[in-house]
Amino acid sequence: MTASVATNRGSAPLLDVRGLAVEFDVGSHRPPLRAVDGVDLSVAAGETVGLVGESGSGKTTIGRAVLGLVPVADGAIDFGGSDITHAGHRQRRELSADLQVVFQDPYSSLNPTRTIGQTLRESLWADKHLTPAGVSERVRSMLDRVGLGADAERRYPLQFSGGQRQRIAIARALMARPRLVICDEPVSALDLSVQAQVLNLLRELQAELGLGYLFVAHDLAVVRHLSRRIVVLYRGRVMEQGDAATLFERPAHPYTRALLDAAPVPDPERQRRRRAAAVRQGSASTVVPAEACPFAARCPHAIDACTTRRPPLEATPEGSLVACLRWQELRDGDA
Ligand SMILES: Nc1ncnc2c1ncn2[C@@H]1O[C@H](COP(=O)(O)OP(=O)(O)OP(=O)(O)O)[C@@H](O)[C@H]1O
Repeated sequence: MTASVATNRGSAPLLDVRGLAVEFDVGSHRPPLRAVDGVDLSVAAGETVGLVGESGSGKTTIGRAVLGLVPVADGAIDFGGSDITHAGHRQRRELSADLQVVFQDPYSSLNPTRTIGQTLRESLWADKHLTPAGVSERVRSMLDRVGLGADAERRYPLQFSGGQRQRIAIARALMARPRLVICDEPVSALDLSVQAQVLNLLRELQAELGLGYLFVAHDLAVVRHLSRRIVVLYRGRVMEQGDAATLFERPAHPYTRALLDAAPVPDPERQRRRRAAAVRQGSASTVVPAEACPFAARCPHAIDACTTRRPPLEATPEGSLVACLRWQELRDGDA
């Protein structure tokens, strides 16, 4: 059973990514690095899709491709029914109200020289219908909604903690009432107790506003907390994707199992070392042959075929999609 594409069930997707490939130049004497290689994924209105994988797996690059921040080498990206794969400046400006992002680092993502009020107002630049009073009302209600008082408007980013800054970044992303927010590790720079508050806020806002989230994270526990569906990436390719509960209870890919075995990693220092090691392991110097499983070199179950055949995404009886030549044997306990 080979699945052609991996999509959400039901309604037409808000974001539809097909066969996405992104390449980076890594020097004149080396082939380009294929950071994202043939990825299919979709996000429906009001849905959260989690994108997980260790450092260097291409999660951020997928988000950046959707936002038009890196060129697409191959494949297509549709948003709200329009092809935005190679959207120009004008189409991007029109999209900016509907498609927003919350970055990982609340310390660098806010301009330190602008008050919070100025930052929030700026994100409404494209809305020509709002009166000045309407803008002020939107700023006040958004600050209130993310749990900050009205006095926050006159203050500067430096006067806030990391968690508060991430609330401000969320408020900024939601000011123009987007339909999809790319959340790129939005809580990984925060203390554990603050992480839970910010995640709850994201969940409440989603329920109220019907937002779709493409939620990028290392931490599977964080993704599970929020996502209905999860896409597992390794070296730019989808290893497995499916409904969150199935993926956690019956992971079909050896890489997904390895990720689950490694989680959770509550110690931030250990997490940092692990990420650094993963970056080294997945560095641009090791090119994955197109006709191989990228995980073969690390997989305890790899056979010769794994180094010469690209595993297709196949549907499991539970409805997940898995790219492993041996998933069925492994599940049946034959390996
Ligand atoms: N601008 C760039 N130029 C060259 N290589 C890049 C560039 N951006 C990303 N890469 C490479 O592309 C691959 C995927 O990177 P990406 O940041 O998307 O991974 P990630 O899964 O988001 O990792 P992390 O969790 O550490 O952010 C990595 O090998 C990275 O080194």
